[in-house]
Amino acid sequence: MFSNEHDTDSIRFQVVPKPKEATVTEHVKLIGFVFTLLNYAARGLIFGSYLIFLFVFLQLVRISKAPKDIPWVGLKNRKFLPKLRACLSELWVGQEMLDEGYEKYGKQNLPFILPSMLWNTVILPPSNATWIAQQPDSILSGNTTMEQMMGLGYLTHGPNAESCRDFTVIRKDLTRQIMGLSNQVHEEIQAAFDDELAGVGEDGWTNVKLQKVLLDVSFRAGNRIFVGLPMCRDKAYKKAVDRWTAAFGMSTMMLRLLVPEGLRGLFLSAAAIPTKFFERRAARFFLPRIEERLARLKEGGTGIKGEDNDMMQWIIDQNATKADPRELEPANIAGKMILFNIFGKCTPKTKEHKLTSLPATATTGVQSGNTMFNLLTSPHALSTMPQLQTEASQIMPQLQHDPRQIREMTKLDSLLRETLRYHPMTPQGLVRQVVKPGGLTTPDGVYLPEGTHVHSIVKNMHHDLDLFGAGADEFDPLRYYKPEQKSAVHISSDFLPWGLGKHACPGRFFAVHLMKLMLGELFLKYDFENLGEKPKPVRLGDMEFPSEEAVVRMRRRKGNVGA
Ligand code: HEM
Repeated sequence: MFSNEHDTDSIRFQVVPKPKEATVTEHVKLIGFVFTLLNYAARGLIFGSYLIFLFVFLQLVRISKAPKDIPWVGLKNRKFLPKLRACLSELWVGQEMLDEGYEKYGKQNLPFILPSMLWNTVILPPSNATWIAQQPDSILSGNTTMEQMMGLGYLTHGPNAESCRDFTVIRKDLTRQIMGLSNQVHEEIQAAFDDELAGVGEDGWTNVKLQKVLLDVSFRAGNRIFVGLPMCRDKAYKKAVDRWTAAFGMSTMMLRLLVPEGLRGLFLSAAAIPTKFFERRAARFFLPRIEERLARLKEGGTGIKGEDNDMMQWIIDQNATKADPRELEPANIAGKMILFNIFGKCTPKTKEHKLTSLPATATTGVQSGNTMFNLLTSPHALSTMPQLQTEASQIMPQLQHDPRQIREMTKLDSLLRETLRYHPMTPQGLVRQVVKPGGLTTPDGVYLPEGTHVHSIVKNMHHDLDLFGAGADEFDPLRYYKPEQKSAVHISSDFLPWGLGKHACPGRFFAVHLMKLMLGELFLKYDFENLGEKPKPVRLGDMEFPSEEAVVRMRRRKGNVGA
């Protein structure tokens, strides 16, 4: 016992004195540290509460300005702050609020307000589509909504938003030269599929993540015209564009969902920092080529010649016609090339759960995926697939000599048009804002105050049995395959996946050509196993996209189908 106490004392003697002082100091430090932390946490909490309060306040102010005599949907079972909560639920509710609105009001030719975090959205009935499309931008503007949604003038290139909205090269050059450039694009698609599907053999089924493949192939195919060889195959270039797309997408997504009207300028100024940074990183890949071509232009060489027949040259030639000398600054030309990667206006979640905007090349990739997944899950797949394969075997090998033969692929064209009808990229369209001072009255007598945003309903209208008869709500791949066939690019007030009027998608001719080449190659060279049910899609609000993880089983067709 004694010896034990002694031992204990000696141990205490050895270890206690210095640490005792150190412990006091440490305790003081620790307490100080905890206080600092608490201080920061309290400030953070106050700042966070202030932001939430400001957010709620600005949203309530915005909601209070919605037209009073137009009914809201999505308010069911919500007693406390129903409109605000309905707006917040836009994130997870999906298509249901649109369905409710269409059934209750749209079908009765009445407007309704769709809860949204972005703005007070008045959904006008289908009968108003032509009227919306006919209004000039000085009355019902598609330009302002594009600026609002895409943060033009902040997140994009210079010199100004108007310059970003100049799509002449898509309307004129790209569309006119589709057939002339078809062989290059076709070659790129073949090479890309060969790379992506190298593991798919003739003697058994192989699991393939088809949506991912289609996205990669469409990126390469589009960029064959945007930046040419070898850059369209450069993985570092793709990565740089993807990073910019992610930064731009994240900014526009937050703008869309979290930033109330009054804070837009502040938010966009901050969001422009990373977005511009990634824009410059992507631009580095082709800035020297732009500078070289501008130097040639200064020396008197203009116009499209030989290898210079690409998006870069079209932009240079178009900008050279403008009075503002800033239009010919290399960074602004590069910025436009990067921006043109992004048209499509949708925002899916990728498998990594990053939010990304959808580049122009990806809109075609996603819509091609929609087409394939709708076909492979359709009861018509068994009978339609062999017909599509036969058509591809007859026409695809002729395209190298005569790209115009692609027009003869009428079954594939019907499949594309049917997918656009049945599964449009966005269930609402014709996004416009009333800018006429004093507001505007629709042909049905509905008054829309200045500043109101109007949309048209697309998907529900396309599926309406009362408008289009029995079977309108089913996917029928050969629905349009008939003597008086309307092509996939044909727009009208009862077919709105491309929009309508002045702002209708100018890239649709290129997009459909690209999708025909891509899917034609697939039908020519591969067999597909039907899918029992559709793989779980990626959902964002009311939009649905095929998942990049979805697997289909493929086998290379035997014989000389596409040497
Ligand atoms: C399947 C693919 C695509 C779909 C479904 C699609 C759909 C749309 C839709 C619905 C609009 C809005 C029309 C309106 O408001 O009336 C639009 C606008 C636009 N699209 Fe596309 N698009 C696709 C591919 C492309 C491609 C490949 C390009 C470029 C090469 C492109 C360039 C544009 C541009 C520049 C606009 C804005 C036009 C304007 O406001 O004047 N799109 N697109």
